[in-house]
Amino acid sequence: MSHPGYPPPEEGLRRLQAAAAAPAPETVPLDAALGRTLAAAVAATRPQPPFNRAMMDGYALLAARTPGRFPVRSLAAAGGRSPAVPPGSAARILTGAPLPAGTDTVVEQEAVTLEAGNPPVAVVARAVAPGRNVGRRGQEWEPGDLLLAPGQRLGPLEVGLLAALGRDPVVVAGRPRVALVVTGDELAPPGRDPGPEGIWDANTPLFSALVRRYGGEVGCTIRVRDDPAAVEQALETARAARPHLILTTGGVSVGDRDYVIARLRAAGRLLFWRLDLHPGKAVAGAVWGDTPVLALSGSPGAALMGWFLVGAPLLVGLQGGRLPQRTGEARLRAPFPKPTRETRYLRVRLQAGPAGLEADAALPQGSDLLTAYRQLDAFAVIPAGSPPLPAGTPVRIHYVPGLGREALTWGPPAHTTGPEA
Ligand SMILES: Nc1nc2c(c(=O)[nH]1)N[C@H]1C(S)=C(S)[C@@H](COP(=O)(O)OP(=O)(O)OC[C@H]3O[C@@H](n4cnc5c(N)ncnc54)[C@H](O)[C@@H]3O)O[C@H]1N2
Ligand code: MOO
Repeated sequence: MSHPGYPPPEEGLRRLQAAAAAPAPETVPLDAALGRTLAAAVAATRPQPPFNRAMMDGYALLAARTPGRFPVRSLAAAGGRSPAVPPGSAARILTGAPLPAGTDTVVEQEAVTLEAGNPPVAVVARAVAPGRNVGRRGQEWEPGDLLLAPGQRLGPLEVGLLAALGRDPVVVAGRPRVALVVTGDELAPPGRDPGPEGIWDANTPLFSALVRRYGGEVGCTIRVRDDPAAVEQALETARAARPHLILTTGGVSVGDRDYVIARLRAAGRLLFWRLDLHPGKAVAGAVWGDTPVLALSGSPGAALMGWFLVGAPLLVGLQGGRLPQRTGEARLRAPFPKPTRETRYLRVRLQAGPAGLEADAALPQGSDLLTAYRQLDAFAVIPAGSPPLPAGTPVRIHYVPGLGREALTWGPPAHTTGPEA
C-alpha cells in the first residue's frame, strides 16, 4: 500500500530520469578508471592463460616417461621462449613459463632429485599424471568471452580484470555534473562562527561527497539566503554551468520562506512535490529551463532519504548503471508505537534473534538527525497507513548500497548486452 496522495520514490525517480540526459562517454587511462562506470562491453581478445604454463618451479617433461631419469638441457622462464624438449629429456622450468614443446607436465622440484653432471639429471621416482602443475591455455577465459558489461562500476577487481584483458585506455560513462544549491539564512560554513541562531552547513559537504562517491562531479556549489530573487538567481547560475542535475537542499516545505519550491512552481516545471516517503516526503522534482532539479529537504536526515532513494539511483542511471536493490525480511524487535501516514523508512540495526532476523529501531529516528545513518544496517519499511505495530511484526528490509555494511557498487541493468568495445 502506498500513500494515496504522494507518488512512491520509484515514480519520482522515473519522472526525473525521463527529464535527464546522460553525459557522453569518455576514454580514460586505466589508471584513472577506479570508481568510473564502464560504457561498453569488454570481451577477451586472447585466451587466459594465453599458453599452457608452469604453476610450480620444477622440471617440464612428458608424464608418460615417468618414473625415470631426465637429462636437463634447457631453462624455461616466464617471459622467455625455450627450445623443444626431446623425448626422455626435461627442461628446468620456472613458475609462469610457457611449457616447452615436447612436454606436458611440470614435476615440482620438491619431488625431484637432481644429480649433478653435464648435463644434470632430474630423477623422478614416481609416475606422475599428465598435466600436473600446468595452468591450461584458456582455462580462465577464451577469446570472445564477454567479461564486463556496460553499466559496471569499476572497483579494484574490475580494474585488475581490465588490466589482465590488456585494456588501457577504457571507455567509461561521463561523470554526471551536479550543481549544488544549498539554501538557508541560518547557514554558516563549517570552521566559521555560526552565531547563536545559526547552524553549520552540513549539506554542502555531505552532498558534494555523495555526488562524487556515486560517480558524479560537483560542477558548482552555491550557498544562498532564503530570498526569492536570490534563490532564482542561484538556480539560474546553477543552470548556466550546464549541469546534468541541479541538486538543492532546503526550502521545499510549506513555510513562508520555502522559496525553492515557490520558484520551481512559478518559473520551472514541477514533476512532483512530496513523495510517499518518511522521513523525506518534503522533496520535489522539477525541470528548470532544460535542467532536471532534485530539491531535497534542508534537514540532513530527511534529505538523505531523498538522496538514497532518488538522487543516487538517478546519478548511477545517468552512468548506465543500476544500483542493486537487495531486500529481505525481519521482525520488529520492539513495538513501533506510532501510526504511519507515508511509507516509513525506519533506520534499523539488524541482529539474529531466536525466530530469525530482528530489526532494532532504537536509533535516533528524527527526520532532522544525521547520526543514525552512521549506525544503521538497513531500512525497515513500514507501509503507509499502518497502525502502531507490535513487536514481532514482519517488515521488509531494504539494503542500501554504500550504507551500513552494504558495499557501494553497481552493475549493468538486467539483460544488457551492450555493443563491444
Ligand atoms: N506545516 C508544515 N511544516 C512542515 C512540513 C509540512 O508538511 N507542513 N513538512 C516538514 C518536513 S516533512 C520537513 S522534512 C521539513 C522540510 O523543510 P525544508 O526542506 O523546507 O527545509 P528547511 O526548512 O530549509 O530546513 C529544515 C531543517 O534543516 C536545517 N538545515 C537546512 N539546511 C541545512 C544545511 N545545509 N545543513 C544543516 N542543516 C540544515 C534547518 O536549519 C532546519 O532545521 O519541513 C517540515 N515542516
Ligand atoms: O521530509 Mo520530512 O522528513 O518527511 O520530516
